[in-house]
Amino acid sequence: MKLGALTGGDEAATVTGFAIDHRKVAPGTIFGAFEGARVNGEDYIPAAIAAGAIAVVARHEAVVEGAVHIAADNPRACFAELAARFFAPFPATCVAVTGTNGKTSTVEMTRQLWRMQGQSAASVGTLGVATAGERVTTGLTTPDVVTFLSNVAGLAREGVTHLAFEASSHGLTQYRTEGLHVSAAAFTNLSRDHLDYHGDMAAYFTAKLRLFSEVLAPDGTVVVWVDDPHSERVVDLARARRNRLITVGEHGDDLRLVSRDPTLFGQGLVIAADGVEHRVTLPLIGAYQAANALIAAGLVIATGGDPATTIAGLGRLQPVRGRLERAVIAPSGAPVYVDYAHTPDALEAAIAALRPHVSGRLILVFGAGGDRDQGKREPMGEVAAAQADVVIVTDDNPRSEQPAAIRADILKGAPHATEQGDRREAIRLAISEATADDIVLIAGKGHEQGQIVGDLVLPFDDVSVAREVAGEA
Ligand SMILES: CC(=O)N[C@H]1[C@@H](OP(=O)(O)OP(=O)(O)OC[C@H]2O[C@@H](n3ccc(=O)[nH]c3=O)[C@H](O)[C@@H]2O)O[C@H](CO)[C@@H](O)[C@@H]1O[C@H](C)C(=O)N[C@@H](C)C(=O)N[C@H](CCC(=O)O)C(=O)O
Ligand SMILES: Nc1ncnc2c1ncn2[C@@H]1O[C@H](COP(=O)(O)OP(=O)(O)OP(=O)(O)O)[C@@H](O)[C@H]1O
Ligand SMILES: N[C@H](CCC[C@H](N)C(=O)O)C(=O)O
Ligand SMILES: [Mg+2]
Repeated sequence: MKLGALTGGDEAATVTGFAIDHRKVAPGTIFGAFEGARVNGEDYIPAAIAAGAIAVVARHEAVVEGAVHIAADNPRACFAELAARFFAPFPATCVAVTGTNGKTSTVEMTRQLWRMQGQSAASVGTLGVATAGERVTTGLTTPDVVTFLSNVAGLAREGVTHLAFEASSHGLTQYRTEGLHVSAAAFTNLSRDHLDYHGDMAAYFTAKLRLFSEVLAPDGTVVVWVDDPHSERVVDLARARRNRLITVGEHGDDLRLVSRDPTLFGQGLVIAADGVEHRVTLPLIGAYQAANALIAAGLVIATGGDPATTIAGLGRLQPVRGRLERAVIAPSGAPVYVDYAHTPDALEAAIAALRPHVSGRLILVFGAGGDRDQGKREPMGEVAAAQADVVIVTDDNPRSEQPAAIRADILKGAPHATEQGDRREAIRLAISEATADDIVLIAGKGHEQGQIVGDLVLPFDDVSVAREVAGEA
């Protein structure tokens, strides 16, 4: 592609790629120079040009010598649009999910439901870039814009026609997922998380609302879990933009959750759609997974799925890695679950999911990540203390923070909890404490395969450790 084709000018230079990190620039690259949280990408413009960048997307005020300056008021948005034109085509049907919790579960379920209906489907999110056959992690929930667009274009070349991706608030703020035609966008819920980055809940919510106000196609459909207190603003926005609206939940108009009855390994759902009550057994436990399943069904219906077929498909959903995943049954007979809950609301949802299944004590092992929202730690401790029977506070991913300091923050909310910084020992303690009537819940890391301590990523997988420890008991 010639540079002129992207800028509308007559530059004959051939564009070979896009980069937002100067260290990834090669001859022919278009470099995006963005003001970031840590450094200003504009400081690397000379280095990018020295490495062969033929154009730089940057603010009007930036100094660009020796390459075409594509000046823009919003360099991140401009860069994404140009990159999208370079990487196109993309899958014909793309949908996005945002919300504090439920994004991964919902995109995975959407992918599975599409696959049941014969579609070639993929998902992009915390669990990586996933198709039916393979999964490649990117390290982020919403990868950087070049990784995202190039991967999505690659999926289209492989024949993928349906994509569901997680639009994290960081990703939306940093314009990582622009340039696609998004046919439907879903809102799961909003509660406390990432305030270290957004500052306050209003800014956090505003970041998420951008999915519905700017990223979703004007003729797109909005799918909303209306039982969340914040959903009203999303509904109002959809109405103002005259988007098609699919509301789901106990107060949903289009997919109304009439009843939910926990069974041993799942739950019986009655869902009213188009005046018909559909019965289906969801093979996943927890109200939160019923919520995500309805949102996923809403997205599939929004993109042409038959309602009855889609609802019936919920009965064949496979568990989502690290989301109430049953890791092992301890020798004592106590089941051990691993969940990704790392916010107060998620912890509450995970405990509530297991409560109907435990006749004895719910034994909880959890921590909180370093270099993330510190204000959520004490509330997480409070939820644990109030809703679990035995609480063991341990390390999650301390990153650059002192592990003991993170635990101390949590313990302010759970003063009677047991403190064991070594995550393996904490899991061992929980499993050795559990008897046949108890349930062990290990929360916060879910599917993660490593524990980030400083700059190191130590191999650690909650499910594997639980199995090893149970085997040693
Ligand atoms: C806080 C945050 O979101 N940071 C992300 C962001 O960095 P930034 O824009 O602030 O960039 P910066 O590090 O200040 O650098 C500014 C610019 O200079 C460029 N640069 C920088 C250094 C250099 O030598 N050369 C160079 O060109 C950078 O590429 C960047 O474009 O853009 C980078 C490139 O896309 C991301 O790698 C980085 O993710 C960091 C590693 C991260 O940990 N992000 C987490 C918090 C995150 O994004 N999490 C969300 C939410 C997960 C959830 O929902 O729970 C996710 O989507 O994963
Ligand atoms: N609909 C929901 N309502 C409340 N809590 C939920 C919901 N869905 C998931 N959770 C909780 O949040 C945890 C994370 O779920 P999931 O990974 O699907 O969310 P996510 O939005 O992708 O998270 P992240 O932002 O970290 O990527 C789950 O393990 C569960 O504890
Ligand atoms: N992927 C998300 C959640 C990480 C969850 C928890 N394990 C932590 O480290 O905080 C993030 O990077 O914010
Ligand atoms: Mg996720």
